[in-house]
Amino acid sequence: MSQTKRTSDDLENENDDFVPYVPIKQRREAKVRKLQRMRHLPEPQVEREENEKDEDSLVAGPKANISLIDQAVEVKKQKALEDSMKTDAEKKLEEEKAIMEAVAQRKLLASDRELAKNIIYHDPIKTTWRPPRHIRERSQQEHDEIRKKYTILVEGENIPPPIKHFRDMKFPTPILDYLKSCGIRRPTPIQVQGLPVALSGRDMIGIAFTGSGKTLAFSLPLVMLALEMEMKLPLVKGEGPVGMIVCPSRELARQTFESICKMIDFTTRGGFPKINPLLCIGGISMSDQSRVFSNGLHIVVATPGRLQDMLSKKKFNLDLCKFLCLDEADRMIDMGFEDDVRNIMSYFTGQRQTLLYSATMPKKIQDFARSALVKPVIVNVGRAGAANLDVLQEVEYVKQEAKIVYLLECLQKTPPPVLVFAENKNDVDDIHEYLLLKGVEAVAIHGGKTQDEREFAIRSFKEYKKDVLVASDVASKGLDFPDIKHVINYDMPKEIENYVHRIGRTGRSGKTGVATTFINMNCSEQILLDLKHLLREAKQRVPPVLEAMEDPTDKYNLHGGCTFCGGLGHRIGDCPKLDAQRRQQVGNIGRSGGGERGGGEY
Ligand SMILES: Nc1ncnc2c1ncn2[C@@H]1O[C@H](COP(=O)(O)OP(=O)(O)OP(=O)(O)O)[C@@H](O)[C@H]1O
Repeated sequence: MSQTKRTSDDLENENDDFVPYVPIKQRREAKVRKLQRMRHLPEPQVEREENEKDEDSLVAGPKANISLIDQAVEVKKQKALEDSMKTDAEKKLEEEKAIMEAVAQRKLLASDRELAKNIIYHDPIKTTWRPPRHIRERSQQEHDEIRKKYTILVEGENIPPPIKHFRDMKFPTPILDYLKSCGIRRPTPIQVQGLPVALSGRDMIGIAFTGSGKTLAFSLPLVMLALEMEMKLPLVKGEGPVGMIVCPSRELARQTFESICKMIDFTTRGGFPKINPLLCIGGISMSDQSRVFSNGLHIVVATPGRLQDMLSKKKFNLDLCKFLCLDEADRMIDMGFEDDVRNIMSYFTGQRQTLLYSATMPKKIQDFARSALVKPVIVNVGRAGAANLDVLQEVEYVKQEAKIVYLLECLQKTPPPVLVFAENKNDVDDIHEYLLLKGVEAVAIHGGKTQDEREFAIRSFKEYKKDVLVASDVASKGLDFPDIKHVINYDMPKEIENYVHRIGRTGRSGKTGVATTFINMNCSEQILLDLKHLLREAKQRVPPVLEAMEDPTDKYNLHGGCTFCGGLGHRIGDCPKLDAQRRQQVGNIGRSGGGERGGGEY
């Protein structure tokens, strides 16, 4: 019993002294809390618990008790609500942005060598040319007023001033004589701004309507550069060129080459050193072309295929080359010469001045091409892709079977020379044959003809020995037939840009011309809508058949047309050109890649 009592006392005593066991972690925390209290700091325990609570709630999420399917339905509802608050135009713009992003080129128009070595040029090339003092002293506002007067739009940093007279551009007398001999007295708007930009060594994108004198705007600065380099230190055999012009077709290259040769004749006769140019195009023998190499070579005018060939065979190199102009740059890229151009750029060993010129230049190409340029200046005269206002555009509804007979009647509208365009080679041949049968002095040109036939047709037409030239689009881009009175579109081209280039063969250098276009049920609705808008823009008569067409773009009330091709009658989502390009890409899948290109020199 006593044993029991003692034991309970003991237990009582033990209970008095009882200190419950607190694990070391909690004891440490209690001590920290006490210290915090003494220092009046917030208690960490509480904070931690709250954090734990936060983390718990994060893991589970506020909608942890809602199924994923319900959540998805909720998100969709929310989006539908947001969409319903947007206007149709906003929705369309968003859609178009997405399409544009999808088609945006990932690749850059820069040489592989520069990309591989990560060579980036930050400053434009320096030249010795400066505008005369009285022009340098003009205020920015005065420059802007001149631009406004000539409807010149510019973009870029430190843009050289526009200059209204050739004499202020510091050209030597033989060049001024050359200009006079061509009846050229005052610069056209693209020359007013484009020449100072190019002479200053700046990279540029030049956009101006057909027949506005773009060729002179890039070939004069190149001849000046060649003269300057030759005068500083004459080139010897194996050296050169100092500059190149690349064109999408042989005919265009030949035309540019011939006008440069004329300029050089004047400078050589005027006592300046001899400049050697080379025409580097397919269809003429390489050995003929090689004769120029016995001296230094100054200027090359080329088509991409033959140029690449000559570069790869080391016929000449680009070690001294400081100037590259891509004429009809957008056409070149459209036609599948993009890789060729990039490859050509790889042969440059130093910085070059790069100029891109065209009458049509969709935004996509501008953005893409900018990667090849250093602080470029963009010079734009009128809307890119707009028609030349000196052309009277007539559009007539002619049934398919009546076209060939009506063509004969149409030829009576103006005196010769007349240019007739048709989309495909067979039609060109048929029209040509029909006109010959009817006693019309006609020649024909298309991509299926031999080089000799093509050259004969162009020469005899240019020399007024033939009255009518029947052509596929071969002749529509860039070719300068001096005095075309009338362009007849036997059919409407599939892309509005081609229409602009075709009718641009008349109404050149300030003269007026007529364009007649046959349309009928065979034309796509899109192209007719593009045509309708183009006619409206150029303040031309819109025929009732086009006027009556319902216009889907009216619905959105958006301006500016297609961001891909520049057509005014449709949006990018309905772009026939983009559609054709996609179909071509799909068609190319699985084909051999070896040396194949989308276009070819046409
Ligand atoms: N300042 C000028 N004054 C008068 N005529 C000019 C002037 N500049 C060029 N020309 C003439 O205008 C014609 C058209 O010029 P050019 O071929 O350079 O046009 P373009 O803008 O290149 O046209 P396209 O887009 O069709 O290639 C040529 O015959 C050329 O000699």
